[in-house]
Amino acid sequence: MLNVHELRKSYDGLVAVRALTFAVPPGEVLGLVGPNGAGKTTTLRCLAGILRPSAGRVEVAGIDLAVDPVAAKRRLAFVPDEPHLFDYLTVEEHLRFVARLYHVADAEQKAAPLLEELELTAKRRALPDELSRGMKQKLAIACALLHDPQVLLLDEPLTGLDPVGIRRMKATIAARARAGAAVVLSSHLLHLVEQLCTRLLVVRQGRMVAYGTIDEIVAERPALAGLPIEELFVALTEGEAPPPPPLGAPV
Ligand SMILES: Nc1ncnc2c1ncn2[C@@H]1O[C@H](COP(=O)(O)OP(=O)(O)OP(=O)(O)O)[C@@H](O)[C@H]1O
Repeated sequence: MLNVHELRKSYDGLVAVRALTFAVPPGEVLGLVGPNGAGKTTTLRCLAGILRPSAGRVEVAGIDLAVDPVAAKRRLAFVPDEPHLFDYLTVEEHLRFVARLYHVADAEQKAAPLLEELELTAKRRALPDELSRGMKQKLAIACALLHDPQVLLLDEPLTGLDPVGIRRMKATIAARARAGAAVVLSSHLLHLVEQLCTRLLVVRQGRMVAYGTIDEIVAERPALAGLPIEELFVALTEGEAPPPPPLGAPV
């Protein structure tokens, strides 16, 4: 569903993402984890077509994002860590607007259960200013789900939600994956990542340092067996920095 080949992104001199290759089939929830500055948001923004990669290829449902960006973007949704909403549109107007952008035929029928699922029904006539941080996050997710994206990209989707909100959001994300979406989410909330994600992609300084199920990652590194997820993360992302590439080598 989502295929990423040798993705690389640099900002002026700084290489933020180096040669990431991975695939997310339908039904999978891939957890993108790594320390601050590891390149998670940069990766998600490249996958969403917001940033142009310096090199590499991103395919969404078989469509090359660089070749046919509109068709590829129709099949994906990206929710950034800070929800971007329209100040003068109410909750339900947001959904109507998104429905028109994405040509969602049965928008009215879809909007009501979506608002119910995300506990926004009582706020359907509210403007963003009248919503709490968590409610804004939920509205951004509702807008993202309205067109049934095949690829769902979520940057820190659980941050700012209360415990009930976290439980519901986890259920919403898992249900979308069960319905066939390929999901990529970044989060620092490792125990939630462990519960929700079917596989992990651990990045550090823009490089992949581990990729697979937790069992697969540990099977390749027997010394890490039995460690809690936080310890596993520290072991994978700390210690000696990876050696710099030789001079003149592509990074
Ligand atoms: N627009 C930009 N211009 C220049 N450098 C940038 C830009 N955005 C990110 N970077 C740099 O790219 C690197 C990766 O940043 P990125 O935001 O992708 O990391 P992250 O893993 O999402 O971090 P965090 O966990 O703190 O959100 C960092 O060194 C950052 O300073």
